[in-house]
Amino acid sequence: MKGFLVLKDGSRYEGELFGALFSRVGEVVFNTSMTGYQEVLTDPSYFGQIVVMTYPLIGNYGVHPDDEQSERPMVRGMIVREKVDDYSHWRGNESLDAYMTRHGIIGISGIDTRALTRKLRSQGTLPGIIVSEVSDLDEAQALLAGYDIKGYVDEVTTKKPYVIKPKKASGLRAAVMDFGIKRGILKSLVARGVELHVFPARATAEEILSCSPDGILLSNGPGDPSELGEIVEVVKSLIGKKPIFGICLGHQILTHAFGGKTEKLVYGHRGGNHPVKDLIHNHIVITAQNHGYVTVASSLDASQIEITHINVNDGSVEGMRHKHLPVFSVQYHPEASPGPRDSDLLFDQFVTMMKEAK
Ligand SMILES: NC(=O)CC[C@H](N)C(=O)O
Repeated sequence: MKGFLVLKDGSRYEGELFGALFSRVGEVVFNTSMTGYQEVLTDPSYFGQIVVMTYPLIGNYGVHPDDEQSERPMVRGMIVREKVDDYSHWRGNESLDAYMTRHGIIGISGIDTRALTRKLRSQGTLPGIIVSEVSDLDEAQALLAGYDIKGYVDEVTTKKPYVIKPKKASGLRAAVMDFGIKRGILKSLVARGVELHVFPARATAEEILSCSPDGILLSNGPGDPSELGEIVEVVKSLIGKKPIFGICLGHQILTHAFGGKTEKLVYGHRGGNHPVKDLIHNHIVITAQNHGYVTVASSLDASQIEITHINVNDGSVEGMRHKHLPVFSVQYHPEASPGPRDSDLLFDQFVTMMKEAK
């Protein structure tokens, strides 16, 4: 069935619809990963966004429940050059199209994703909507004009606290503040024998400390970190009490808790091939990324906070640590899911920090 991607700037792209016919406005962002479309679909940090995959063939290996990063797809739509129905992989048990249909997610194929990505790179990310009828275009434009992104963390965080016990326990326990956590992060810690006590994003410091954690993990998540004032206050009160490791939104919340600022990038970093310089070990790691906001380097108090990682492409902040306390964070995704595992060691670093503090 014919359909259209309509962007807020009035441009439209014609293609073929797939998935479910459920049109919703979202921020159109692009991801440069060659594989991992199912992890991207289900990553809660993409909540409220429509993702363009720049790799031209999507769906080749089908989908599999083990690749999900949360219990359902979180994106509002997917834009591809060529959708593959005839998938082939020993793990694949459903086509991408059937999976998206089952979960109520709209997709559009046959789009010139190179032209679209070049537009987003030069103009910045834009709200967009995928619709089926030409007659819907005026209505689409009205929806796009009124689009606003707010309150996404509350939509994706766990409603109740829960505990994950590892098969081989190391005796360590971490509290996790869930702002929209990816399963890959939970799995990386559980694989190291860490018992996890996962808390809703709005948990109080007392609630978090009541599980007697050896460390606190601040998760990834969707939306603008500067909207999360109350959560920042909770994190501020936890600094110095336990070792803390922040990932992506967790790193941005920590930035605010340190008195720093974040700002929006023009088109963000999303993909599995972003080079980052580790300034402590003086080497480059290839990283998985998914973020639209970034720490403003000059906003950090250099007497307290050290920048540990920078992005090789644009020089932006990719990691930091406290100079005197066991607190560190990265803007990228050490758990990959999808992407390279170069930074897996950061989980070992967190484990060592918790052992030392115990
Ligand atoms: N993956 C994340 O945690 C994303 C953080 C934040 N929502 C951003 O886009 O920058």
